[in-house]
Amino acid sequence: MAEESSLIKAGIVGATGYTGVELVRLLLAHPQVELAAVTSRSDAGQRLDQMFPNLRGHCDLVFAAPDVKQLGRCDVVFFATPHGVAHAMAAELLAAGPRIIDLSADFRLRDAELWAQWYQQPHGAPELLPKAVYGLPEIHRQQIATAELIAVPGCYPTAITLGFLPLLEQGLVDVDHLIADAKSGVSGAGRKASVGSLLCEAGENFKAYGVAGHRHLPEILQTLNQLAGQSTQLSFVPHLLPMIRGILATLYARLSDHSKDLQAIYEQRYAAEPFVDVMPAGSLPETRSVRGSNLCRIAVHRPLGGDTAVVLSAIDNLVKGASGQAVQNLNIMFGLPETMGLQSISGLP
Ligand SMILES: NC(=O)C1=CN([C@@H]2O[C@H](COP(=O)(O)OP(=O)(O)OC[C@H]3O[C@@H](n4cnc5c(N)ncnc54)[C@H](OP(=O)(O)O)[C@@H]3O)[C@@H](O)[C@H]2O)C=CC1
Ligand SMILES: CC(=O)N[C@@H](CCC(=O)OP(=O)(O)O)C(=O)O
Repeated sequence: MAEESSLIKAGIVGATGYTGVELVRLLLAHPQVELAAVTSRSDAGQRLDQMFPNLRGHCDLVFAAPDVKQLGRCDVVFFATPHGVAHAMAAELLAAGPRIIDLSADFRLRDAELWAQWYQQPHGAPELLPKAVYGLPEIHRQQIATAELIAVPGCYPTAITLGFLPLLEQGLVDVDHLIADAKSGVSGAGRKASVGSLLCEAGENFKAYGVAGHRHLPEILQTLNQLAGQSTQLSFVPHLLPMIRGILATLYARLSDHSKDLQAIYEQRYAAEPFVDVMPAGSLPETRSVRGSNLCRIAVHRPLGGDTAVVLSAIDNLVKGASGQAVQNLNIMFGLPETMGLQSISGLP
């Protein structure tokens, strides 16, 4: 009789999107995972490697329409879908057995009313919120290990939260005037057709959006409040850059305690973190140095020794900002080395 495989069987709902196909790339290279099911409604029946030629020679899977019965045979199911989809399927799927890692915003906010306000539709599964763990390993590693349902943080929230974290944990800044000026590549908007993502709209152009209030704001504040142990105020302005991958967040905070060595504080806080690189004093993190890698590279500055801390935080939105962070969560949940399958180095130039 054939031996039952000890590999973790993984399924992906929404594997034709940018985060979905990035998950496929990462999971195919993961030594402890067998990719068992990939879904797409519009491309059901098509082979993955016909649609994504980078997968030729690595994968002979075929997209199927999402089916709880088939996905229920997996050990873990990733949702790489627009918000609302995991709400609709999660309860039935959890009852069938798999653990869930949701890349969408469905379970990120603890407050269902707040979610409904920002996402302009009722929360579809408030009864599951007590089970959901916000999957930022640098804060919630212990809870992730035993979680059934992970809400993978958004891309901007990952870059911004990791950047502010040491300052807030140590109570070093005025929490009423935090500023996050963040820039993202166009893949952040997903693969679906939209005018704003066309080359002629996004190329050779640079603009802010969501200034009146972006849906990542309540998510970021939820974690900043937790870190600070009090209510915080943040001005957050996202921008669209004419590049494909990457986020650079420039963060400003007014120091309330001027006596501390910020470089030493950042280095100590992240010394044991495999995916946060605190760069030497004076460094300028750049998106190309994290492209395709799961790293968040951070540099902390104090211009002219003044009373403002300026933190630069760079990630790849599709890796540490989504699919890589999802795999980091999987590793923690299944007791694997946290860096397994995630050690690729960005290519330069
Ligand atoms: N792009 C990024 O940088 C980041 C994205 N995210 C989040 O991750 C999620 C996926 O994003 P992204 O990959 O960019 O999205 P895309 O628009 O590129 O892909 C969405 C995928 O979901 C599938 N899908 C859409 N509607 C449904 C449905 N009702 N039921 C089942 N499957 C559906 C689509 O396939 P089909 O329609 O054929 O079924 C497609 O495979 C989103 O919630 C996004 O906000 C989070 C962090 C970063
Ligand atoms: C450039 C761009 O359009 N970025 C997207 C962020 C995508 C994302 O991460 O969405 P969720 O975290 O909510 O899932 C945006 O601003 O809406």
